This record gives sequence, C-alpha cells and structure tokens, in this order.
Amino acid sequence: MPTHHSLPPTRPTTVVAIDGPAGAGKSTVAKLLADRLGFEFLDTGAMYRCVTLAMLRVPITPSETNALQQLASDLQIELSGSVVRMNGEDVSDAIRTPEVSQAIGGVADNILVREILSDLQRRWASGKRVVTEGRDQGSVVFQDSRCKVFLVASPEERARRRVADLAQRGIDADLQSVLDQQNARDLADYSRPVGALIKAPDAVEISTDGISMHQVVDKLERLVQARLGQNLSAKFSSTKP
Ligand SMILES: Nc1ncnc2c1ncn2[C@@H]1O[C@H](COP(=O)(O)OP(=O)(O)O)[C@@H](O)[C@H]1O
Ligand SMILES: Nc1ccn([C@@H]2O[C@H](COP(=O)(O)OP(=O)(O)O)[C@@H](O)[C@H]2O)c(=O)n1
Repeated sequence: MPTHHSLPPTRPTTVVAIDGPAGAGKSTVAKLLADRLGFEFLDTGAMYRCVTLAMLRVPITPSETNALQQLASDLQIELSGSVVRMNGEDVSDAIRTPEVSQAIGGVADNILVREILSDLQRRWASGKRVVTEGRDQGSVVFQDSRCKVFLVASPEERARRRVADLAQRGIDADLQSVLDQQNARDLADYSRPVGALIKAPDAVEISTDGISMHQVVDKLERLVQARLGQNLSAKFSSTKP
C-alpha cells in the first residue's frame, strides 16, 4: 500500500475561465492566450457538441432523458489541442455543422448531462494550467478560478463572424438565418435553469467589437498577469536552465 510519502506530488490546477455567447471570440482568443502562456486549451463546447452528434446519430431526442444521460456517460470524449475524438473517431469537423448547433440546446438543458460534462472538465484540468472556455466555466465549473473573463460582442458582429467562419469551411450560410439561429441559442443559453450563461461577479467583461483578436489577447494577458502573477512566475522560474 503506498505511503503518503510515496504518492506523486499533486500539482495545483490553474484556470483562466472565459465565458460568453456564441461568436464572441472565446475559442479563438483562448487558444492564442493558451499558446502565449504555455497553458493547455479546453473547449467545453466541443464536449456538448460530441454528445449532440452522438444523439443525432442514434437517433434519440432530448426528451428521451434516460437514454440521453446514458449516452453521455458512456461516451468517450478526448480533447487534445483542437482535435476532438469521440469513441476514438476524429469528429473535429463533424461536431461543428449547423445541424449540431441547432440541436445542442436540448442536450445543454439536461442537468445530469451538465454534471457529467462538468466533472469531465474538472478531471481534464486537474493538475494542469488551463485556459478554458464555455458558458459556465467561471460561474459553475471553476468557481475558484482567480481569473475569469466574460467575453461579449454585438449579435450582428457575432453572426457576421460565424458566416465568414462557415464560408471558410465551404458551408454557405445566409446572415439572417445564422442570426436567427444565434438568437435562439442565446435565449436558451441565457435562460437555462442550471449552467445559464451569466457573468460571474468576479469576472471582467471585455467586448471584442471593433478590436482585433490580437488586441483582445493582449488585454487578457495583462489581466492574467495581474491576477495570477505569482503562479506564472513559478512556471518561468521552473523552466529556467
Ligand atoms: N476580435 C475579433 N475580431 C474579429 N473577429 C474575431 C475576433 N475574435 C474572433 N473572431 C472571429 O470570430 C469567429 C468566431 O470566433 P470564435 O472564437 O469561434 O467564437 P466563440 O468561441 O465565442 O463562439 C472566428 O471566425 C474568429 O476568427
Ligand atoms: N460550458 C458550456 C459550453 C457549451 N455549452 C452549450 O454548447 C453550445 C455550443 O458551444 P460552443 O462553445 O461550441 O459554441 P460556439 O460559441 O462556438 O458557437 C452552446 O450554445 C451551449 O448551449 C454549454 O451549455 N456549456
């Protein structure tokens, strides 16, 4: 039986939590910030997207709550950088179709699914330095984080970005229908009883309207330095020759 002294030292978990509505720029800036800091990047929306894709493939509906919860707890989700694997299959592109975005609300509303995925997120981050992004990272999953950001942009700007994003991936989408779908998702995200999109009281709100993603990352880096300065210098001193 291992003694207390033979157990490996547990590294503290350091989390920068970024929340905000769809298209605010969370995943773009979270990835860039993680690269700059030497942190890992956690895209929690990808987990909700995996459960939704699996649900559509069976197919079952969100109203089949027991089957949906069983599906979520049986699903093996692996996130590594920008690559997303579901039961070993690379689904990095398949989870980002408009069909998945449209069906995701019923999955994200399920309280037990949220618990399963929140638990997976905490285990994934355990002992790491992480920039995470989603809807409930600062308010629920990583409430203890000392660095929380609430990223926003106007609905029109977010929809324009999403259309450009889809076009780059060869998906032709019309601005008004993207805006309509986005409004429906915003409403669901802001109003769900558990895990609703909400600015944590200790989060800093940053608007990405009219500023480049690099300017946003500069702001975030300054915030991280101010809030986590000591933890960061620990990293730099440990990597010195
Ligand atoms: N500050 C910014 N200015 C302009 N476009 C941006 C900015 N930040 C992100 N984008 C673009 O907006 C789109 C949506 O960003 P994304 O990071 O996917 O948002 P979210 O993760 O919040 O849904 C991407 O195409 C991205 O390149
Ligand atoms: N932590 C999270 C992350 C995503 N989600 C849900 O998953 C959906 C897709 O998340 P996403 O981050 O991939 O979406 P985009 O903002 O990239 O469009 C959101 O609209 C939420 O309904 C959630 O409920 N909680």
